[in-house]
Amino acid sequence: MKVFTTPLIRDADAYTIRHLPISSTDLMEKAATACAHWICSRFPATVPVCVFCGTGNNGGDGLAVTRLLRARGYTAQAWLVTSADRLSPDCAINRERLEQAGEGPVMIRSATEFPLLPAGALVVDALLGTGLTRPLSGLMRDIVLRINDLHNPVISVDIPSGMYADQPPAKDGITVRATHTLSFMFYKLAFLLPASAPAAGKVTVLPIGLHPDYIAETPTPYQTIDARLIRRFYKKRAAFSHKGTYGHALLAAGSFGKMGAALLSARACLCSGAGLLSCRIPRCGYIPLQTALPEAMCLCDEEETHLVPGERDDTPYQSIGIGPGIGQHPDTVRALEQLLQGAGSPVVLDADALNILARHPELWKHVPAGSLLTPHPKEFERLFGPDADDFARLEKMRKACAEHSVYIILKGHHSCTCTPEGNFFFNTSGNAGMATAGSGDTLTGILTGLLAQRYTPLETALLGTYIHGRAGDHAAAALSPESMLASDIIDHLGAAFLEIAGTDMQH
Ligand SMILES: NC(=O)C1=CN([C@@H]2O[C@H](COP(=O)(O)OP(=O)(O)OC[C@H]3O[C@@H](n4cnc5c(N)ncnc54)[C@H](OP(=O)(O)O)[C@@H]3O)[C@@H](O)[C@H]2O)[C@@H](O)CC1
Ligand SMILES: [K+]
Repeated sequence: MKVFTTPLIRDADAYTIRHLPISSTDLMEKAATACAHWICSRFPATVPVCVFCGTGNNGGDGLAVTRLLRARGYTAQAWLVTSADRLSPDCAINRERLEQAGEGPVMIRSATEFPLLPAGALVVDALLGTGLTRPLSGLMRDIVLRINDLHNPVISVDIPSGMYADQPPAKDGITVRATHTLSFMFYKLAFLLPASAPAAGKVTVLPIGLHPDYIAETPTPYQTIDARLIRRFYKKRAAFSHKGTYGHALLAAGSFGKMGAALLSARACLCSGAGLLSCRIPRCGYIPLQTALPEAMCLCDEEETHLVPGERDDTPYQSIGIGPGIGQHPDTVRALEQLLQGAGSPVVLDADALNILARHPELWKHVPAGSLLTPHPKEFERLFGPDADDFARLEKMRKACAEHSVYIILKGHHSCTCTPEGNFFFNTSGNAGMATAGSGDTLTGILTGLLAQRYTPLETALLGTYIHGRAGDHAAAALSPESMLASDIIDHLGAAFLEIAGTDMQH
């Protein structure tokens, strides 16, 4: 799903009004109807609804939602927060409609007029939307602080009031902390970035009928990854195929005390469909790996505890994953260099392979074009330095991917893949239970397994992050986010693949 910046959302709105055609008031009615419908489907009419409105179109949405909920039998009350009486035209129309339907909004002109809410009320935040031009101050700030002091569920319309959609939060800036945000038509960038996303709570994208031609034809560097995108390139296994069809993967992983990382990535690689897997490991890992994963082949290094440069290996691997648990021994640095020099095609680099790269930037010249790097934020910082904010980090990712012709998957709640062309894909599957030891090793294995099956590096990044997240979601549903382990993510990869393949695959 495309993610547009606020100026483009405004363009989409204007294009829709012109070409559908539809009046701006009717478009607001559609947006408000979608919100009211969502509320009705989750909260019974016995729940009182308190709607806090501003004077722009976000406030207009709130006034319309109040009227629509009342028409469906809810006790809904609107408050209009303003120190002046200047309303946007559609906000004014909706104030009038609410008055005509019975009772208009109650004015709040000072923080002392903040009402005592009925017990168990649902709060709707329609103070400010994408028209935010400056950090909150004065009355608006006071009201938002009052809302944040409540213990009631808070639904933000379009975006939490005070949150910038396309720029970092202001220093000392405050926003409504929503339990749920109903975002019109698209995710906003802020919902996908760690500094702002938590305040949006759970985000639901509500279609409001913006013109499909505009959406299809307008380019944007930002997209979310969802099942529809994945199904465009997911390849079902052919009936007359053999293990060679699905590629031979090589994983260089593990060191004394960290053989678990090698084992997790190796199992994840095979469970993602690679035809054959060879594991390049230090000698100490031979028995555990062969015992726990008999399906994998082992290439043991001369050294007992860590990877060292070895004999030339001319096997034509379809993919090479390097990094989980390898440590940073000077011999291992040379082993990494040798592996990179010998790799004729894109590789997957993770964990200590990235840390070595950060300390030995001279190795960059050996990283094959199209390779996939999977840093978490700390590893990213070691590689490219610290950033002032999430947006500065996106820009740094864009530059690094272009300079080195690689794909970077920055791991996080919404793992973000950046391409050499400067496009960003945010993953939307997964959950907080995946913040657990070995989860990253699992992703490396999945990516190496997909690359072996001749998915392109971009397809590998998109399918890999998505399926990793979905497997994590299945694991969390079965075991709870607290109890699930990285090996449970691997155990649920099957359910995730079946989901993508669709029902006809399950027979
Ligand atoms: N996408 C779509 O297609 C659709 C979008 N719709 C809705 O429209 C919303 C965008 O509406 P909008 O442009 O009127 O902006 P909105 O945020 O309501 O208010 C702007 C007002 O706030 C003021 N203001 C700004 N900063 C401030 C501050 N810090 N503290 C105090 N005031 C501040 C600013 O005043 P000024 O800067 O001039 O002083 C201006 O008066 C969007 O989020 C969605 O809900 C739907 O209705 C239909 C379809
Ligand atoms: K809002």
